Amino acid sequence: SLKEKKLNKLAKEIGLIDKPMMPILGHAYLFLSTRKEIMKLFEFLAEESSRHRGLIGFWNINRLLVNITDPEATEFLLKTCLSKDHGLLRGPLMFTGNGSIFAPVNIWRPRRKILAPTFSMKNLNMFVNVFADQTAVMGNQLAPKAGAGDFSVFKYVANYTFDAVCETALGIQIQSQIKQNSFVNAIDEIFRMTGDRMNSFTARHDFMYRMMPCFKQYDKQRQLLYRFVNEIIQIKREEAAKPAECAGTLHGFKKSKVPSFLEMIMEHSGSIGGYTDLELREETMVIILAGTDTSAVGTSFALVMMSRYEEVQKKVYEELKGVFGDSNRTITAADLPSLKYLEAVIKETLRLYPPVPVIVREVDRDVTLPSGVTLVKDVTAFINILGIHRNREYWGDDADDFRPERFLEGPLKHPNQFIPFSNGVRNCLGYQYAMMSMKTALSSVLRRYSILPPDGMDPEQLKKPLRLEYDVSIKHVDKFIIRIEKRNS
Ligand code: HEM
Repeated sequence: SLKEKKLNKLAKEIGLIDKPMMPILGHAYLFLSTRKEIMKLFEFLAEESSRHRGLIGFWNINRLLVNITDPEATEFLLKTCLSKDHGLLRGPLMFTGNGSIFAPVNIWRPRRKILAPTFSMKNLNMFVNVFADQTAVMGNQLAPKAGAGDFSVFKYVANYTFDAVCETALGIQIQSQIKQNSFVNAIDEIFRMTGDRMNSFTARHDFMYRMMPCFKQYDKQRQLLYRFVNEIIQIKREEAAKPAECAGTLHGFKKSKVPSFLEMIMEHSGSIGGYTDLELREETMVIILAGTDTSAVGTSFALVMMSRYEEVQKKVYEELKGVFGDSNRTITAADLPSLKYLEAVIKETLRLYPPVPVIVREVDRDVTLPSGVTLVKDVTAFINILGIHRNREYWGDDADDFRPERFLEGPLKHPNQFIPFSNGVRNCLGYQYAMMSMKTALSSVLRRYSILPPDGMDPEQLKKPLRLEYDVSIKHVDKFIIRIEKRNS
């Protein structure tokens, strides 16, 4: 057909990855692999495309995917193509429904208009109080680990981000840092099962997945979460109608002192003829889902990097001393802009280890890139953030080195060479929220503890790139293991 001819012509023009193709599957078999192998594949795609002027093709069954590591092409595509490839995103979609993150463009557009103003600087500054309180809890939870040898820091950080995101999204204190609850377990299970599903060929289609034995467990956890959020919404609706009768608790949880996204979205969408319960649930779940694991991964990688780069940690600590002196006062929103070096450390961590390593866009009409290459309708743009972040043409020969100072040396060559939060009109709405939360968490930990690498780690090993695996976001194969010690002051 004409469509096939156009796709084949494009594949020839940009070149295909140097891996054998299988009948029917094309290159799709490469993705049906372990989490480590999939990560290696992303890294392989990154290198291959950087050697082919930033574009390289591969076949996922009958779909041509174009892997992109060129910031120019990326900028253009993030401006012109807003639809996400639903074939690749069926797993997460089954959970988020029409929530803005993966919704079709016509549903996403009005929802984004309602959600965006809730991320105002005024609201974010208010949320820093939540971050500060919740990171204080994290600091206490870490205390038994001080001087007690190697441990994985991830769960501590993930429980912090979960508590903070839930408090700001739903207005309740879940306290996952202090006690187990079924809501947290359900989120963990859904994440794990969504990751498994993305690597499985047989689970590609919803109707197949629904017939698989694991679906029962998946659906049970999903319904548990939906019910939980629905109940919170009901109570909030009743409260909005009769504010005088508000109690200090909600559904057995302590209420937050700050207004939540849920209340704000309810208000912004108009109380009469506003969002339905389903829309409210979808949008609050998107915030919880998009905000928890991503910022936990970013924060944990930053801690691992500081454990291995003693001189970087020292500079961060000096900066903290400059701002806080010897006092142990709580951090406030006004302190955050002063923490410039810490910000550079977070950015350099997100450059080398972007929590979301790849995003996709559906090319829904023929579009000509600034380079002159025309991507034809029905191609999927596979925007390889990890590859863009290591592109030597933009970052120089030390692209693979961890060097936070590069973010303090004046503007970057191209605004799209650093896009951990994506860019353009469909970028991450939570990027400032995330930066503020990560800064608060890292300053809290660093003020109380010094961070060390695993016991007996070979100094040669310290500066080696971390081993990664793909699990919806990227993770550390060696489980974010560090040691901590209490600081003297
Ligand atoms: C280090 C932490 C984070 C990273 C790396 C990250 C990254 C991303 C990326 C790559 C996207 C997809 C954008 C695209 O396809 O172009 C996204 C979307 C989104 N993120 Fe984040 N994110 C982080 C934290 C957060 C937080 C804390 C929140 C909320 C509190 C949040 C809310 C959202 C929302 C609502 C979207 C969907 C936007 C839309 O489609 O209009 N994110 N994020």
